[in-house]
Amino acid sequence: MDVSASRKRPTISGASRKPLDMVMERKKSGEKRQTRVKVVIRVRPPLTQDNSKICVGTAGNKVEIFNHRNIKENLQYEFSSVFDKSSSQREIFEVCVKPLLGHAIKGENVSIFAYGPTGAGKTYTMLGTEEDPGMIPRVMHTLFQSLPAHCGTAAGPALNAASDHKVSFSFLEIYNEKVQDLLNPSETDLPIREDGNHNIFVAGLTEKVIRSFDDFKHLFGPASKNRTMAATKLNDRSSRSHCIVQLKVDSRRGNQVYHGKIYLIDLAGSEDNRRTGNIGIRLKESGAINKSLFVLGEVVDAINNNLPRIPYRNSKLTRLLQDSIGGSCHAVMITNVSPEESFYYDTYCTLNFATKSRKIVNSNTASISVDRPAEPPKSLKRSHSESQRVGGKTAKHPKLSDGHSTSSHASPPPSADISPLGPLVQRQDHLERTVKGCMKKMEDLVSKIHLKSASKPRHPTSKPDPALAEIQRQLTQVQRQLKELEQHREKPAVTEQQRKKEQKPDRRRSLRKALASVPSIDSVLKDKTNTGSSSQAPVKGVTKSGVWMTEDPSCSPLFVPAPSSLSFNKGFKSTACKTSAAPRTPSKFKSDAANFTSQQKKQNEEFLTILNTAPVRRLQELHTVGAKRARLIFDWRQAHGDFSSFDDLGDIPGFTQKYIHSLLQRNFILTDD
Ligand SMILES: Nc1ncnc2c1ncn2[C@@H]1O[C@H](COP(=O)(O)OP(=O)(O)OP(=O)(O)O)[C@@H](O)[C@H]1O
Repeated sequence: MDVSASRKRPTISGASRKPLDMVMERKKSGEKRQTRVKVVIRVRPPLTQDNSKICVGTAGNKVEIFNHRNIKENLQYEFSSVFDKSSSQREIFEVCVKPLLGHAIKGENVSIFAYGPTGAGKTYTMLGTEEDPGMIPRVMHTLFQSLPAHCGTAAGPALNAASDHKVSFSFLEIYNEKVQDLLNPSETDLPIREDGNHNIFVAGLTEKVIRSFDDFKHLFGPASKNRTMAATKLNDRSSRSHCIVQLKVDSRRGNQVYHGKIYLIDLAGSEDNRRTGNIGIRLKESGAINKSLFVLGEVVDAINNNLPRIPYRNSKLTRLLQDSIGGSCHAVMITNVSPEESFYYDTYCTLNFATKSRKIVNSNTASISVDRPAEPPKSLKRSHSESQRVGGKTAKHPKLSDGHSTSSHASPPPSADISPLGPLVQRQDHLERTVKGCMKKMEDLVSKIHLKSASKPRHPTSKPDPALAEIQRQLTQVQRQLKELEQHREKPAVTEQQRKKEQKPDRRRSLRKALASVPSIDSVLKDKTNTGSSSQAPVKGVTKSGVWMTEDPSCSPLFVPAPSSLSFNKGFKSTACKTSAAPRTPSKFKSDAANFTSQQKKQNEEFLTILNTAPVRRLQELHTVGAKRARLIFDWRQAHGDFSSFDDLGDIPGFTQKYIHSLLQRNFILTDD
């Protein structure tokens, strides 16, 4: 994606515009630009008239406080900008905040956050008062003023500005390490997730599309009442939570839509509970606030020291701010300090923290969707069409023309670089690999049987085993079909796209047919068992649990379990076949093997149901899954909806084809579709 497009003046014309509900592919722009987190200081006016108690001085972009270790000396700090007690909200907005808003319209992330100890003026800075509004209302106002200008008024009257931008508003707080939806207070513990593109999002968070400043006011006022505020000894209206406004700004230019995000964050203040007088619930809140701010400090230290692991996950706050601190974002931190001597130690710590935060470098990329005129193939329904559902958890590509009253839920930004036929080709390749894998196993088993029977003295009149001959014949046939398919792939086609579109499903069908025509190795082995071969030494194979340890042929990876085990729990860990102590009786085995294909199909469907419905603790009982992978499966499901096939497992970060193969095999899944 050429990001230079995002820097040009918009060139939309009514004629060049595509229908807004076209399928779009979203990509991160290839170009990364590095910017430092901008750190500015704001010293609030003293709340008392006693000037002898003031300990903070400002001059230009420098702040001074006395050195508590040697009070004859002053400590001096330098920042991008320093705003003293006389500075206005407007000034701060114009200098620090307004210049960043254009980045959001170009599809980049922007974060504006107020940091500082309790009572230093963070909420005042972000929210302000009716007479002197803070950063949040000013951002909203400017955004709605500037959007039409940014998106091509030059294109003339044909341009419908309302449908060329979409601003979605969300409002949340992190209270006692829980994410609460302030637009929907019944949601009190929403999960924070990361998509395949490393974008952080809150799953299930309410998003409201707003079209004007008035829309914002109508939502923000009542929702603010849901914030957790309380009086402490240091602040009559102290924020007991970190409060975050999230704006998603989608702007269309030609066939591209730029997806920017703005975070406006009013952090809770660090608290010294010897001075706040907090007890009981206030003390608990304070513990959570201080902990998350402590982790924020650790994150900043880890970034500054180039540590391999940044502890973003150690608190909800840092997890959510991952983009803003060391991620992909234009960030400004307005550091609020109190001038009074009684706040000296808080001010000293805050200035030190602000100093080290200045070193953080973020790299910025734009998130851009491109219209793709072609209809998606049916099999891509999940990755494209369904992903456009609005109001569902998978609303990946919101329509820009949504009405402002529409409420939808936050969704992860889609993964990058979806080539229209890519998933189909991948599935095809995966299917072929699976077929080849199965064939290889069958060949190995057949050759082992051969070896065993060759080592046995043969009766002079005995005939070659017909079952073995049959399986060999089928194997040769499947091999031939595979070869044909491969040759077919190499042939030049009418057009590459047509070939993929038209022929892939057929190839899939013929592969499936080829697979279905191969008798199960178990049925062959079973036949051998029934024809007296049971007396022969059984074949060594992989057990149901995947352990190569038993002499029981019923423990082959292709073994079909008894109907009784086809319950919901069947896919979960079991030690049934880990030892050869309980081999299946030949008669039971035989009845199972008679309807191998439908059983296997049913089994596969059940396994898919498990993946789509089981909670984390159940998922981790699956063979080879464990707690971490169970969480990944669960998270993916939450973010993207149900798995339509086992191929979808490949979309989970860290799930390699090799691992998926082993997961399916160890859970008795023969094929993947
Ligand atoms: N620049 C300012 N001009 C005038 N009054 C201010 C300014 N900054 C802060 N104040 C006042 O100082 C008091 C504390 O401010 P505020 O509630 O914004 O602090 P805070 O940092 O958000 O505290 P907490 O972390 O406890 O929520 C309020 O009464 C507020 O009106």
